[in-house]
Amino acid sequence: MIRLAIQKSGRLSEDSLNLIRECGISFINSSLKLKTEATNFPLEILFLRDDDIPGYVADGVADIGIVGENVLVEEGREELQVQKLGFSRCRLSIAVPKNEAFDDITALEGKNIATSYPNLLQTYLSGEGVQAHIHTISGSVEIAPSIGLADAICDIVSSGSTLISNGLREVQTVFRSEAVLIAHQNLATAKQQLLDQLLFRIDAVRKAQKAKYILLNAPNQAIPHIKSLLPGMKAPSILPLAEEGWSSVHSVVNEDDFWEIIEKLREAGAQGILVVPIEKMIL
Ligand SMILES: Nc1ncnc2c1ncn2[C@@H]1O[C@H](COP(=O)(O)OP(=O)(O)OP(=O)(O)O)[C@@H](O)[C@H]1O
Ligand SMILES: O=P(O)(O)OC[C@H]1O[C@H](OP(=O)(O)OP(=O)(O)O)[C@H](O)[C@@H]1O
Ligand SMILES: [Mg+2]
Repeated sequence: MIRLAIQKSGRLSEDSLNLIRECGISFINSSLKLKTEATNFPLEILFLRDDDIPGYVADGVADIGIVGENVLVEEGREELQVQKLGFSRCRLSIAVPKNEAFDDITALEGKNIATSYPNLLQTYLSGEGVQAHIHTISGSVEIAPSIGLADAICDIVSSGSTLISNGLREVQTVFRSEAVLIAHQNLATAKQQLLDQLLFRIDAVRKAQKAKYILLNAPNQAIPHIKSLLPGMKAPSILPLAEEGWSSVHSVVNEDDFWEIIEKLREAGAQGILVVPIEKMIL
């Protein structure tokens, strides 16, 4: 049995649970129960405060965990990181009241900055040669300037709407983060094997998330050009259509290149283009 720690309730929770489910692992989840066992994989899930997860994994109380890189680095536990997971992307940024002048980072010299990430902020300021007073608070950081607690803040930003709602302006990014899978450093062989199985499934899920299955019809004379636009996993499949002189082309495209490729395919004569999500992808 391998023990996984995830955030009980917050920005990481839903996507962490979804990832486990997409790996084909089933479990009963009740918001009151802080521990559950998977029904079809030797996995136990612990629901914890995110700040506690790196420590539990380092001590071996949990074998593996999912946390934001920001928390991992803040706690000085980078060595536990195994795999980036691509969700809960955000940045740790410095913000000041929106009408405050700010030419460069030296404007913060001698100022009070409120944050929940004192270590990440201190590392950044030291690198810039700026000395400031760091005031550590555990939440609602964006309120600090308006109540006279600090001149600036350093907190998590995603859409930026919390900053705007609180009359603040982002002036400097300190750290970029996403969710990561972490693991205890000396896992027993049996647990390491379970982690490897899990990583294999996570890899298949993540590859599939970035890829789309594409089907289209095209006149046979357009096929060489269309083939050159569609790499596929090895090469595109080309099947004759029931209509003379036409073929059906099946392939896999990356989400990032998707719209650009679609445009080119249309120009090349493709018709009836269907795009289908892929559930798992094993190369
Ligand atoms: N707005 C956001 N968009 C995307 N990711 C975010 C956002 N805010 C935070 N995160 C990421 O999710 C993690 C958890 O954020 P959350 O706000 O739920 O933490 P928390 O309030 O400290 O939770 P806990 O109660 O577990 O201590 C952060 O450490 C960060 O990596
Ligand atoms: O740029 P935005 O999209 O507005 O997101 C940023 C906000 O999200 C996080 O807080 P969250 O909402 O998770 O609440 P919390 O303070 O209780 O952790 C973070 O601490 C910011 O306050
Ligand atoms: Mg927390």
